[in-house]
Amino acid sequence: MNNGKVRIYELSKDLGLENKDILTICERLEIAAKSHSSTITGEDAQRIRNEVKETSGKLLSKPTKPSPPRPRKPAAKSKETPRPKKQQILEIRRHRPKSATAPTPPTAPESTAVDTAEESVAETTSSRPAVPSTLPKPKLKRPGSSAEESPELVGPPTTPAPNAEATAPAKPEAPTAPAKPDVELVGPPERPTKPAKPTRPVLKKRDRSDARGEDDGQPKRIEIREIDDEDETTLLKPKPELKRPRPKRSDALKEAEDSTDEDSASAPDTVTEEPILRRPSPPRHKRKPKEREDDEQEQQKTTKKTKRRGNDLLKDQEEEILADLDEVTGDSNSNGASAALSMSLARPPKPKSKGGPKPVSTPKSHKPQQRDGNRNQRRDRRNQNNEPERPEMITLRGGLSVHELANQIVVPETEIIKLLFFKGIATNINQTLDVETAKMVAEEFEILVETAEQESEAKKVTEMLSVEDLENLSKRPPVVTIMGHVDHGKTTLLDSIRETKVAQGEAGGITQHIGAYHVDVTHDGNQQQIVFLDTPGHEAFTAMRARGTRVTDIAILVVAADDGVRPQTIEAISHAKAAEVPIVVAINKIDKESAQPDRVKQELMEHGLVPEEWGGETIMVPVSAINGDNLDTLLEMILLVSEVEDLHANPDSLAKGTIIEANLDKARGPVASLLVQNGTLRVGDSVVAGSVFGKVRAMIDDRGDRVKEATPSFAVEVLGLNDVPAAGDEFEVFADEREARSVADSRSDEQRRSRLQQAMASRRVTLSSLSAKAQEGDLKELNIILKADVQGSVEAILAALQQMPQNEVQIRVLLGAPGEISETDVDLAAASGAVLIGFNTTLASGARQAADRQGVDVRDYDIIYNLLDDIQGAMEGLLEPELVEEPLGTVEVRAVFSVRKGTVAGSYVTEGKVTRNCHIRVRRGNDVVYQGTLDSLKRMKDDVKEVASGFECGIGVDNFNGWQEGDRIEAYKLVTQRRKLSPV
Ligand SMILES: Nc1nc2c(ncn2[C@@H]2O[C@H](COP(=O)(O)OP(=O)(O)OP(=O)(O)O)[C@@H](O)[C@H]2O)c(=O)[nH]1
Repeated sequence: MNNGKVRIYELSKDLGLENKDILTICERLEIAAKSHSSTITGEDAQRIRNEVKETSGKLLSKPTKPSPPRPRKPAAKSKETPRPKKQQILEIRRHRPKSATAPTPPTAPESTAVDTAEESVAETTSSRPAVPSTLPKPKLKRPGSSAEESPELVGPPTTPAPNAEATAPAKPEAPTAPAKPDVELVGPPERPTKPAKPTRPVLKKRDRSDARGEDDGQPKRIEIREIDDEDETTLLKPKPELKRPRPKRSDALKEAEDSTDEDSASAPDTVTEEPILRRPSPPRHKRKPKEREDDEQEQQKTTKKTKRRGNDLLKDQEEEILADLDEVTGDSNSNGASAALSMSLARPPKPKSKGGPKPVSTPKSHKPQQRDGNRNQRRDRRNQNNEPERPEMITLRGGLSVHELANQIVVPETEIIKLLFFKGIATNINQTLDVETAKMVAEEFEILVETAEQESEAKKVTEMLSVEDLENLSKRPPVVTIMGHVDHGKTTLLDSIRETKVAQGEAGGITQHIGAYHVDVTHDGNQQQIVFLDTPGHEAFTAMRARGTRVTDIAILVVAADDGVRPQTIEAISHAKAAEVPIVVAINKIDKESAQPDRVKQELMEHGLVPEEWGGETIMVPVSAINGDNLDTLLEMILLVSEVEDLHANPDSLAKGTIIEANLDKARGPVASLLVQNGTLRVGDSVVAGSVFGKVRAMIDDRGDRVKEATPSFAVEVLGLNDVPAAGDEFEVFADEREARSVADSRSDEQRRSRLQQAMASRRVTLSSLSAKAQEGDLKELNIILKADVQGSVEAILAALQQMPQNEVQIRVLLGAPGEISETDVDLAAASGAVLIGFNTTLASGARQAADRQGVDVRDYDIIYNLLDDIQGAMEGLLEPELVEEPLGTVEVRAVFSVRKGTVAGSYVTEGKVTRNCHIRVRRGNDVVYQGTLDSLKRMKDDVKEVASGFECGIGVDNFNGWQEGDRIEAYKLVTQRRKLSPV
């Protein structure tokens, strides 16, 4: 005190109250005081004293009616060093287990706030052996709907557990608490009759507004006590008179947090001004394994009682909101208290009957790192709970139901149904989605999707050797795939190696199908062989490239030294990595002046390929495919790598391998390129390729020579198959022809069945999406029948077509197959209104005449770009043309004349011209005052069709007479214009 003046903090100390409480009283008594260090007069101090006395007197007589100032509890003072606190804990009832070593402490630190309840328990645990070590699992109990109900909620309804106010022996003056306690720690009564189960303190919220940190003038009462399982069960049972309100979002969120908090044994550590129930932060290091185990069990029990998925969602939402809040406030250190508060702000509660919730102010003091910590803990907890995490990538092996997809991608079914609905696809939970739709859904949730097809293509799945082969293994040549970005020189490189000119003969300069070639190389004085698969580099050929990787032993990655790493280079790297195939890099075009081989190496390093000379493991050879520079070194390196790979096969067994390419040749029938991967293929062998049976009639090697046999690693063209097998299928030779036939038959039946299933699955979804679009009236279709020289081209074109925007015009490929265009194809096209597209193929006799007769559009292409351009053009042709404005001229209104019918604008054409019946827009300043057609146009008194710039005219409009001098008229006409396809 100073000259009769008193500082607030002195007075609060004197009265055993908090500064905040004194300041509240000051406010009520209209005494000017801003903070704890403010001074007031002795007179005012006395008024405050009186007020405190009066209020406590009232409270003593009416304990349920709160009054702002709240004296400290002396009992607690003596036990613990009081922390600065904003909430007081009324009671802690801690149920002590029977263990003799764990006597329950009679009181809890009074000065611990709700937020810190858990921490205080933890602290107590460590400092006092009284609290069982397995105990601390404070649980937020749902609040009653009003403060008046709360006392009933406190006591466990069915057990003889002591009532907070009446029976708790160690409860420090809870019933007589004179002031309005925000939170009470109820002292744990001795409950010797209970088994010494680990129990958990339950943090009970009395009022939902409390939980949200709202200050509605009512006392905030939150009690902590321990319950055992029985208590918990009983407490969770809904009581008729204490109807538990259905939790609103913020409550539900807290419940979610509480119920799923494995580590909620630890207490929060911050006291806030508002009674915010923040998720406790666990001091993990303090916890013993036993504790964790118990907690986990407890957790599992509790989790069952809550809707886990809902909780997770709520948690996620909370995190999002918190993140948003951080961004808005720029406060990255906001603590859990503010987090809880943010949630309540983000989702304000419905107003209560009495006045409703008041706005909550954000607490000013934040504990740094708390928020992040909480978030991490939350994530940890979720991990520990073994709750399914949303995967980053899934593999789809066929159509699946909405329910199955939901499980796979860990997204609620309703979300998926909603998403599909907004995309015009009406589904239900049991509806089967085809792979494409399921993929689209998963990708909407940012989950990568790999189809089983892609997976098997990329992976080197072929295990061609059997146990019997192991005794008879001999070395086989390496099969090498050349990969890389378009135009980086793959074909030229191979061409150069083979010393033939393959590149020159290619239409459009692009390799269009897989070829297999072998070269002889002299290495270490021995003649050795390398088999090259030439795979195309255009992105439309991704599927073929993937297939190339599947059978390959070594990948040659061609990178142009003047262009560097490009998208398809990266794609090739990933395919090679997926197949676990060693990569040898050929840095091509080093003869060019702009070549920067070191830059290429640098770029490749970013994709995990570190050159040997820089300490890595990837062999990189600078070459010039055109000049043939360094090609020998490249070949030697390939042989070197193949030695390390130790490639062997048994040439004495029946042949096995992969179909590299297949097509239907007009003269020769089905022709397939087969890569023999084990055994020896001979003329006359009974072979099954996929579901196709054949007896090898003839074999031609890559040099066009007829051969009688093909040994491991060699590719041959085989004649004699009954049908065209699919590229990528494996083939196998059978000793018994009948067995071979029956295997082929059963595979073909199986394929037919699965095709049908797939068609049914996709049809369902496609139909619903189509009908939804059709209802909107904006769906157009372009039917296509595609015939190409080889299966690879068909796949490539189909893949490219799929990339085209189809939100307005849908492409329907009615048939896509290798072979020539037959009359049947023409008939099908005529019947379905389809366009017949041929790629590198011919028309069978009679097909052209049939097409002319039936008016079928047959297009023939040998360059994929032209084909795609034309299809895009055809799709755009199906779009409704759009109307666009074409300006005619501008006119200025210089005088307004009244005529019998209304008014006429005496005008002057300043630019262009104006015509009768043209469209006009009348502008006054920046406003458009009229838009419509021009009805009468006169020069002098004569009607005219148009008036050119520099002439005066009279303009009349039937339904507009509000002309004003100075109005500007823009004259234009509407013309139709062909629309472009808009990107998806
Ligand atoms: N200067 C120079 N030009 C090269 C070299 N290698 C290839 N080229 C040129 O690069 C262009 C593309 O070569 P291709 O062999 O067709 O490339 P590609 O990677 O097979 O192309 P796609 O088959 O379309 O994927 C051609 O004009 C070649 O002449 C080289 O070493 N030096």
